[in-house]
Order: sequence, then structure tokens, then C-alpha cells
Amino acid sequence: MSVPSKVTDYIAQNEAAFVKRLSDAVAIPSVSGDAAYRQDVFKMADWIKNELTALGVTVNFKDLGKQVLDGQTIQLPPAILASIGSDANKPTVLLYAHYDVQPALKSDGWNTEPFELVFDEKNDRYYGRGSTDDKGPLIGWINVLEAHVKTGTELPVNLKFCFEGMEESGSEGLDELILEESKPGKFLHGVDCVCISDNYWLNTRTPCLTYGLRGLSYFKLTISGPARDLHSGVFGGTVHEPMTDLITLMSKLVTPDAKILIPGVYELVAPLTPQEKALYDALDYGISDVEQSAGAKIALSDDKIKVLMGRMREPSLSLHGIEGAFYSPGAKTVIPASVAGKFSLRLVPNQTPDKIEQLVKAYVTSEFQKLNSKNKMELEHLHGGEPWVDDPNHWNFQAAKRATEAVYKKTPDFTREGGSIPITISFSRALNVSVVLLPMGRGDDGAHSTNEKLDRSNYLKGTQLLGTYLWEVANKK
Ligand SMILES: C[C@H](N)C(=O)N[C@@H](Cc1c[nH]cn1)C(=O)O
Ligand SMILES: [Zn+2]
Ligand SMILES: [Zn+2]
Repeated sequence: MSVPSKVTDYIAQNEAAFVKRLSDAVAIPSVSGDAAYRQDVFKMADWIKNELTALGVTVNFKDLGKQVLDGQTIQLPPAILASIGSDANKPTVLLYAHYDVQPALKSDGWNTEPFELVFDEKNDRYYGRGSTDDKGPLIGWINVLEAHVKTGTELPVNLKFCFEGMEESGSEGLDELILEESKPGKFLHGVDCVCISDNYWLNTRTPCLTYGLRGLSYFKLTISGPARDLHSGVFGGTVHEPMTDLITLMSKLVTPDAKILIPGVYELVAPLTPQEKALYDALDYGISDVEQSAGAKIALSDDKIKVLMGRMREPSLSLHGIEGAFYSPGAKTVIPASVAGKFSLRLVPNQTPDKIEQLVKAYVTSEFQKLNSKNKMELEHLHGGEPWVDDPNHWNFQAAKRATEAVYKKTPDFTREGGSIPITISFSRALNVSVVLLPMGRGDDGAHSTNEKLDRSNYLKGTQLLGTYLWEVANKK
């Protein structure tokens, strides 16, 4: 039983409608990390509900409670739990995607309006925030459903959907919901496998299937002292300056060649075996791939294996920003009263956010004491997620492999991803089933960055891939 050609033909012939759908979704700025956009995250949830309901899916919103964001207590966006089909003779596939996006402003360096889907004819690609992360893939599933409904084709599997609106901000509240809904008789009970389309190929040529993700520990380090911002001519040289303390501490976290300076972090890392090392060698990847997707010749090493291991199996620490610092044009001579540095660590087996938090707290506290500063320091762990590694030989991966070969006529790379999807391990543990990551976009898509894009062929073939995967899963038993 392979995917009927009427389904894949429908996808090929309905590009205009699918692009319109993606365009409508990109136009909703569903930024989860900024309270000012919370209504748009809700609007996005309603939009998805309407799309799914129109295709015969039963949709429920699950209230995840409230959160405190930017000093305000606000409602969390709902988890969308939906389903279609309940045939005991068919496998049940759970599809996860997220409908929130990272922030984006044209002034960040976008060439086009970030919340407008813009076609670039020359490069045959669509620009827009969320095009690849993760609205394109989420909508890919809706397109697949439409292709079945409109061609009168019965789905080969039962489908359950879990779409969340807080993935880019720590997936608040979702863990508890998954645990609850995995109990006997509840919504997720009886799921046979999970598929997540929310990452990218390693390069721009070869599709991949992903069996690992790094975890995450995100920190906010606040230094405050004066009661108000001060004049540096009046107070420079007379008071402890928060910014000076903060920069000193931030500079002690990681070296320019990416070595993490926090004692104990590397001791937790699972040892490398010769078998694992061989896997990296086999991947279709070169230094030019990392340089192409970064847009500059700035790879840390010329050794492909080192670079791959740096992304897939080593921890990393990145400095993201400083809240409260002077950043406008001009030359304001201010001493900011309070500044907060944001940094995060990507975690690998056997690191956990709890263990990392203890190590970071102990180190930052002792380094701050060495400064003999009269300022105050506060370290907050904003959110975290555990690393995840699955079995790439499971039938779920084999189904995704056959689907990839059928659509792209290429054998996929088997990769571990450097990014994090914190909820993956929760599905894996609560349901005790295989989770496959089946990406739609390419390695140079620029997720989280300026000018995020999705190639036209990845959107269309990627949609065919998702549909074909469902048929290959149906072949597994
Ligand atoms: C891989 C996925 N598409 C993604 O971008 N995940 C985010 C998750 C996150 C956690 N905090 C903020 N975002 C990531 O890896 O950064
Ligand atoms: Zn994502
Ligand atoms: Zn993301």
C-alpha cells in the first residue's frame, strides 16, 4: 500500500491554495515570548482550529493556565488536541508542531516585512517569520489532510494532533498535560508513534531524519546597584557599575573558541564511542555547509567531524543579549542602574537542566563574590528541557526513510539536531513510543534569524513527504 498518486498529484496541483494558507498564517504574528503579541498567539490557535474543523477533524483547546511574562500575569495559549479516525485496525500517529514563532522586526535586518510571506522568484523561495519554523510544516499536515479529503481518499492511519503555542518560550504547561493525557482512556493513550516536523536538513541537498535533540537551560543574570540610571561624568569612577560587573561575569562563561568555563559541565557528557564517531563521518556535510547557512566563513574548525560533534553531541553556551543596556544610536553617557544578561546552554546526554542549574549557580555566585562588588546579583533559570536520543532503527524511522526515498529519490541522512524541542522527551517517556523528526526545511532556512525562508520545493515536496510517511507507517504492521 503506497500513497495513492491522486493524493500526491493533488498536492502538486494545489500549490496556489497551499501558499495562500501559509501566507495567511505568517500574517498572524504569534510571538510567544512577548506579552504584547499574546492576542495574536490566540488568534493563530483559532485559525488552526477553523482549518482543521473544515476538514472534518475534531478539535479541542486545552487551557494551560497562566504565566508571568514581562511582569504581567497572562493566559497561556491553548494546546490544540485534535483527532480524526479511530479505526482499531489502523495505527495511530501523533503529530506535533508549534504555532508560535520567534520575535521579528524589520529593523533587525529583514529585507522584507517579517510577517508577510514574500516570494523570491529568483531563488524560488518564500520569506517570512515562521515559514520554516514551524508554520510551514504545521500547515503541511493540514495540506495533507485536505489532499485526502478532496480526493475522497481514506486516511491510512488514525491521526491525533498536538499543536502548541509556547514552544519558543519553554513549552510551559505542556509536560503536565501530556502526562495526564497519556493515562489509560485519555486522549493520547494508544498512540503507536509520534512524528514531529520542526527542524531542518543538515545542508541544502540531502533530506534527513533526526533521532536526537540537544536540551536547553536558559538563564537571566541580573546585576543592579544604583537606585536610578546615573551620569557617567558624575558617577564614573565613584560607584560599582552594574554593566561592568555583568560583562565581567558574562566573559567568564565561555571562551571565543566555544569552550564552556563552568566547572563540571563537561564531566556529565556521555563518552564518545568509535561507532558513534563513524556516524558523523558518513553524513553529507562539509565546512562549506555551515558557512553557507551562517552566511560567512566563520566555522570554528576545518574538521567536519569536529564541527558536526560541536552541533550534535557536545554542549554549547551562547550569550544572547543584555536587557537594560543603552543600545540606541548616539552616544548617551549613562551608567545603567540594572542590567540583565541572557545566556543559555545546549545540553547533551547525560546533562539535565537541574544539574546544569546547580553548576551555573555555584560558579556565577563564586565569580561574583570575587568581584567584591556592592551591587546585587540575581540568577534566574527561565526555562529548560532535557536532551533526547531515540533509536533510528525503529519501524517509525524506517517508514520515514521509505517516504523520503519515494519523494526525494535519495536516502536521508540520519542526524542529531543541535536545537531543542523540549516536549519530545515527554512524548517519548509518557507514551513509550518512537518519535521521529521529519523536517521540511533546509539547513540554510535561517530559523530564529532575519530573512527566515522556506524553499518552494521544500514546501511542496515536504508536504508530499508528510503524506507519504503516513502511508508508509500504515505498512509497518
Ligand atoms: C528546533 C526548534 N525548531 C526550535 O527552534 N526550538 C527552540 C526551542 C526554544 C527553547 N527556548 C527558546 N526556544 C530552540 O532550539 O531554540
Ligand atoms: Zn520550531
Ligand atoms: Zn524555533
